[in-house]
Amino acid sequence: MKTFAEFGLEPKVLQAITELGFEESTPIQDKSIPIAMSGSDMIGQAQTGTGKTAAFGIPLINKIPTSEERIVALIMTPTRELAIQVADEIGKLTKYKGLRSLPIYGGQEIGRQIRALKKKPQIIIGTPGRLLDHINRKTIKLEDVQTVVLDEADEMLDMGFMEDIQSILKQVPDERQTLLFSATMPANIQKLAQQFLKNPEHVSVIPKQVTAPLIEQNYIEVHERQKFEALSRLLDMESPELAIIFGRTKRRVDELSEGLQKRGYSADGLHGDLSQNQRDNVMRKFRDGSIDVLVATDVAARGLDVSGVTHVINFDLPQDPESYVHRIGRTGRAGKEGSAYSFVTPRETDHLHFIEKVTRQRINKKPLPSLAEAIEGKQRLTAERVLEIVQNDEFTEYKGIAIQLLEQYDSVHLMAAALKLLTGEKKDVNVELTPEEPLRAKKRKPDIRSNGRRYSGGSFGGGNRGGQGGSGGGGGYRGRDDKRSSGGSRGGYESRNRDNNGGSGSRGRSGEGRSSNSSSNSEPRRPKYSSEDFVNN
Ligand SMILES: Nc1ncnc2c1ncn2[C@@H]1O[C@H](COP(=O)(O)OP(=O)(O)OP(=O)(O)O)[C@@H](O)[C@H]1O
Ligand SMILES: [Mg+2]
Repeated sequence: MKTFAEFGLEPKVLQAITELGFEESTPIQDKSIPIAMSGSDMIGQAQTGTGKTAAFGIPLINKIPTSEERIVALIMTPTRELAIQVADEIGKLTKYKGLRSLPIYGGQEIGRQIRALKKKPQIIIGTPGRLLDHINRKTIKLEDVQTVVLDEADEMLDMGFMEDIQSILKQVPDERQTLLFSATMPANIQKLAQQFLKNPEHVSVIPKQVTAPLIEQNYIEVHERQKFEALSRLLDMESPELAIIFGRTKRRVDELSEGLQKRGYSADGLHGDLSQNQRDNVMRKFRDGSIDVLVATDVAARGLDVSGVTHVINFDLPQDPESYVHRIGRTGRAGKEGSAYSFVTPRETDHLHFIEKVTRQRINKKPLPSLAEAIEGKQRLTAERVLEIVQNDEFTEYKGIAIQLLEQYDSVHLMAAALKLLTGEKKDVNVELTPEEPLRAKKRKPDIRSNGRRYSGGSFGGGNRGGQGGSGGGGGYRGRDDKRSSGGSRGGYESRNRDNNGGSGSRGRSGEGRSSNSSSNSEPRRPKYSSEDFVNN
């Protein structure tokens, strides 16, 4: 681990890094920054939450002269939320140097983007569909681009962006540096790398375990019908600071977030059928803490970095182990601890074991939280809130009445009554959800998926089979190391509605029927863009 001063960065870049509170570089940053600074092409792989954004962002910002007035750097991300987030981090890193960066993504009014482009940003962060749209309109020209970054490249290909990415990269001069970050290295990524990267250096922070080590992983066996109750109790028992709950389909997400709201939780939903405005709003509320439960489809599984996420709950098991790794990786980031809970219906236990096998990680069985535990959790939370007020001395105006009451009544009785009032009984509203089909362990060989991509140990790196917690080999902030490996044919559940970035904004949207959500198909294939999956971009 190095301090950032050792990389020979410009003082202004260093100053921004310090302001972000980064003291030491993470392993992926350690390896990537010097390579990226040398000008070589690079392929990078590392665990969730280990700072890959800064790993490419820092050298990128360091290299661009402030006087530059052309678009010289292009970063591509699979989802809109990620484009916004990466642009945000790039913005922070360039605070003192003062470069201009701009996110370009579907769903946002194109005129607004065109106006922003007139301010001559040097760095564009975009989703492929909308980027292509601008290229076709000639509102973005890539002829001066010197650096290209592909973030979450495997995900972009899984979303069907291969052709878009190819057409974009063909517009960029050959004399350029290309940095590719990908969780997995399936054949199509290798093909893309062969086609567009020049003698890339491969940087992989070797995994002891696929998942980030600071995430405590648990599962709870529940029947489909018990799931909502189990969720309420779990939330009460654990009182997460911020939680992300993953549901399998958009309908599921809608029903869940509504149900949670009815019960009095501060929750909202995120999926690809919402307008971009709604999506932005939900993300903003979640980031600033005005909601503390985000219910989402896999659109939120990749790359999203919200500090304070203490819990990830898989209300429905994810389709494949790779998705599991990304989902739970929304917590336990940047050296912090996190908890993951997965609900598993009895028929899904094989699927859970498959996930354990592929991720080489034991997932602990936990009992369904009892009502008593849930109540206790809520009471504890109230007590903590009360103590906080006491500690911060924020009660003076209540002192008079407190003294009066204490003269007449027993202090324990008073305190208990006040706590009861504060705890606020969660409304016992009945919430009915449309049942989802259980996932079944697929009829496949344990390590090779239908498309030939491997789940085998080789691609996941070293052993530590079943090891709990990991002793932290090689890792990032203590023991983060590399990650996951090849995914497989991604689940076809329509719930994977990460965005398509369909061109001019006229695609998508139609046929938003729910019917295909049910996916009774036991070997679901990832749909090649059934429009319902995506909002137009
Ligand atoms: N050197 C560092 N020291 C402390 N925090 C850091 C450092 N580098 C990055 N971070 C913070 O760690 C968090 C995770 O970073 P980032 O989102 O880049 O992870 P990632 O590796 O891209 O994860 P994912 O695989 O989920 O996309 C961010 O909040 C980031 O600001
Ligand atoms: Mg990332």
